[in-house]
This record gives sequence, structure tokens and C-alpha cells, in this order.
Amino acid sequence: MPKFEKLTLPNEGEIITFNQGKPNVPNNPIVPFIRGDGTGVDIWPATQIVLDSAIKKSYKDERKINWFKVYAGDEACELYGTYNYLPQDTIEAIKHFGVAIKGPLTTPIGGGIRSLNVALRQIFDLYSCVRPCKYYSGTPSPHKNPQNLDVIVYRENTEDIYMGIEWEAEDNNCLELINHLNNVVIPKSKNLKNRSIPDGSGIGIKPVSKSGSQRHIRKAIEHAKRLSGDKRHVTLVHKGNIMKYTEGAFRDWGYELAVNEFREDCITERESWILDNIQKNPEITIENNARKIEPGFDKLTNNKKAFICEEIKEVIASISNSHGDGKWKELILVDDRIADSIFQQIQTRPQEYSILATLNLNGDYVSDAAAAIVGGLGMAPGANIGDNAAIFEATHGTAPKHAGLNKINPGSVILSGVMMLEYFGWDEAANLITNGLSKAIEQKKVTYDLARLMEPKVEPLSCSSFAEEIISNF
Ligand SMILES: NC(=O)C1=CN([C@@H]2O[C@H](COP(=O)(O)OP(=O)(O)OC[C@H]3O[C@@H](n4cnc5c(N)ncnc54)[C@H](OP(=O)(O)O)[C@@H]3O)[C@@H](O)[C@H]2O)C=CC1
Ligand SMILES: O=C(O)CCC(=O)C(=O)O
Ligand SMILES: [Mg+2]
Repeated sequence: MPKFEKLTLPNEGEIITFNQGKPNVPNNPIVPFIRGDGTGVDIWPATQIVLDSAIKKSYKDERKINWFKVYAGDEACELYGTYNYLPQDTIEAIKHFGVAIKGPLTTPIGGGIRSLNVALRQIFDLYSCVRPCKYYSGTPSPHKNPQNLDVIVYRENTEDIYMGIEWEAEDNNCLELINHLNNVVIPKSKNLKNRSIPDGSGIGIKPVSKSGSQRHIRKAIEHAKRLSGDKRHVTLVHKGNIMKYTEGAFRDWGYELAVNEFREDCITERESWILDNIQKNPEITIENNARKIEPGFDKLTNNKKAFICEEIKEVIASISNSHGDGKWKELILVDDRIADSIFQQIQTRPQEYSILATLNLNGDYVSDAAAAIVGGLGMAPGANIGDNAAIFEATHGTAPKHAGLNKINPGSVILSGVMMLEYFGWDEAANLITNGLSKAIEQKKVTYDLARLMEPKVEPLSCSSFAEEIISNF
């Protein structure tokens, strides 16, 4: 047990341990929690009451979470001193106890401290951020058919521009880097001839690694294996047309992983078209199959045509027996979409998507956008998952203008708690909460964010009353 400088351990409880990425959860785990900045003062207490009540109702005294208060953000500075935003105590506590839950933490824009949220994900190598966006019946939405959206954003959580490797404009290191790039690296790079970085630029680096991408996409595909029907579908989201060696590579590494590690379970979109064409017309020639899968095939150069025909022959040789005759329809479909396109697709054809495997920045954007469709940031839970730790937190931030007013929707942190209970295997308590939440919404007993979207208008509940309403519906 680490020695804590200023923390008070709960009187009882046990540690959650990990075995090959899976948690072993005792009946009385100690779970560190960070209250959070801004609206954290409102939503954390509401969440804790709901989680405790559901556990009590489901398991009586057989199971219990022993909450362990740890500090980060403004609250940490009050206890540990100015600028001590993420005390060593907190890091040691989460490292030791393995699973934590947190409210939102403030990050200043421009200068100031780096994001504590991102720091926590990096310190504990929580490489997948899992953000389900699904509709709860009765939730008001600006969309006509919000119930058609049921996606899980799988956001890579440790790489990309969030690594924070950047230099301020005019800083000496930045000038040195620009000089080196302009005079040494760019002239030596065949594709970059005649380019140069403008004077006065700030520089940010976007590292995307094969191992980082694949371990994350592996988790997304493993998740898809647990789903059924059309939901067995992973879409690799990227901006690979523009950022070829980071975002484009993410796509390529994703497909490589799918066909190498999950061959029996996966079919790529192009493979499915090829096999479908054969099923519909067993006599189809290679060229005609190519015409169907590649728009504009006849206008391609001979080399490109030959390349596509080879691809078709390869698919036939390798998987037509195992995956053909419609067998592929039962498998996990792996496809890819360009990031800007996915933003419109989740609005226009939401029912066609299930798991969206994204890089860090794209996942940050798309998870807020998807949340908006199913009721907004008040209904947007999340989990940061690694192999030796997990931290559950909402998609939204501190919403400072609503802080301390007992007004904000605690739904996202409560549903993040539900994800934690499911992660523990405590499904009875998790179901109790989601059912209670659904009933409260159906009865139009909701906080301001949902109330203002309802027609006719309803009187909003406070944050704490909404929590009580959920509990009264258990
Ligand atoms: N993981 C984390 O801890 C995160 C932290 N942040 C940080 O939070 C701070 C504030 O960021 P900001 O851009 O204002 O984004 P926020 O997500 O905090 O809030 C933006 C708006 O979203 C709506 N909203 C947010 N939370 C809820 C909720 N629980 N219920 C209902 N509506 C909600 C509110 O809209 P309205 O006023 O229209 O009702 C709010 O004004 C920044 O410092 C940012 O860096 C941001 C994201 C994640
Ligand atoms: O860390 C922050 O301040 C913002 C993080 C964020 O937007 C997110 O995790 O979705
Ligand atoms: Mg965000």
C-alpha cells in the first residue's frame, strides 16, 4: 500500500486487480473518485447517491463500493498548494486501486497547464476512450429519428496531437525546429520539394504509431465480436486523404489487423462487395466484378486495372470458401470513412453505423456531435480503458457557467458509473439505473437541458432532484 500524504483511506474494502487486461473485482472494491471542477460539485454527489442506491437495492450488503476521495484540479490546489493540480497521492491511489471515476476538469486555452484529463489517460496508458451514444426513449432531440443512432465512439486516447508535443511561435526551440525542417529535412524529402514552414509559425507534432493504432482497433473489434446482427460493424474513421502517414496509416493498420488477427471473424467492405457480386452471379468475370467495386474502372490506367483484378483474385483464392455464399454476412464488417463524411453520415444514415474507431482528435469531435443527436452532453458517458487501469468520466467538460447551481444534468456521469458497473460485471445494478433513468425521462422529469427541448415545455428538475427521480424509479 502506498503512503499517502494527505488522503484518508476508507475503513474497509479491497483492491481491484488486473489479469490480461481484465479486472478482477471483489465485492467491496475501493474506488478512488475525483469530484471535478465546475459542475463537478453538482454532478458528482448526484452520481454517488444513484450508484450507491442501485448497488444496495441489487445486492443488499453483499456488494458495496468503498469510495476513496482523491484530488485533482482546483480542489487539489486548495489541499496541496497552488499549482499542484495533479498530486502524486492521486496518481499513486489510482495506480494502486486500478479503477477510478471522475468529474470534469478545467483546461485553460492557449497557455497555462496542460490538460489533466489527457494527462491521466497518458499516465495510466488508458489507450481506448469508449463513448457510447444511444437514445433513451422520450429524450427530446433536434433530430427527427434520434433512436436510429446507436454508436460507440472508440477514440484512441494516448497519441495524435493530444500528446501535446508542440512549440510556441518564436520560442527558440521552435525557431530551431523550423530552421532544421526548412533547411535539412524538407529539402531531403522527395514529396516535399519547394515547401517551407512560414516564419512565425507555432509547431505541433502528430505522432500516430502502428502499435498504438492496432492495440486500440483490436479493442474495438473485440467489442464488435460481443455485439449481434448489423451492430457487428467497425468503421475506421480517418482523414487519410490529407494526412496520409498518420490518419491514412491508421486506416491501413486497421485493415491489416482485421484480416491478419481476426480473419475468421471479419470481412472488409471491399471483400464483401466482391463476394456478394459472385453470389449474385457465380459466372461473373474478374473484370466485371472489378467494374462493380471500383467506380470508373474502365477509365483507369492498365496498371491500376491489373492491380484491382489481382485484389479480386486474391480475395477469391483466400476467403471465397470460408466467407463466400453469404457466410460473410454473419461476420464483423470492417469499413472506413473519411472523418468529415462521418459527421454527415451519423446525421443522415445513423442506422448504418455501430462502432466508430477513431484517432484522438476525430473521436473528441465526433463524440460531442453524436451526443448532440441523442439528447446532448448531459447524456454522454465514457470510459478510458487500458490494460492495467480504467477511469470512467463523462464526455462533457466543466460547463463553468452552470457550476454550483444544482442545475446541470448528472446523466453523463451517472451513465459513466453504469459503464463502470458493467465493467465490474455488476449488471443488475447497472440495469436498475438505466431503467430508472429511462423512466424519469419518459415521465418528463428531467433537468433544464432536456426540458428546454421538450414540446410542450416542462418545468425542469434540479440536478439532485433528477438523481432522486432516477432512484425513485428503481
Ligand atoms: N473530460 C473532461 O474533463 C473535459 C473537460 N473539458 C474542459 O471543460 C471546460 C469547459 O469546456 P466547454 O467548452 O465549456 O465544454 P463543456 O462540455 O463543459 O460545456 C459546454 C456546454 O455543453 C452543455 N453541457 C455540458 N455538460 C452538460 C451537462 N452535464 N448537462 C447538460 N448540458 C451540458 C452546456 O450547454 P448549455 O449551456 O447550452 O446548456 C455547456 O454550456 C474547459 O476547460 C474544457 O477544457 C472539456 C471536455 C471534457
Ligand atoms: O481535457 C480537456 O480539457 C478536454 C478533453 C475533451 O474534450 C475530451 O476528453 O473530450
Ligand atoms: Mg471533448
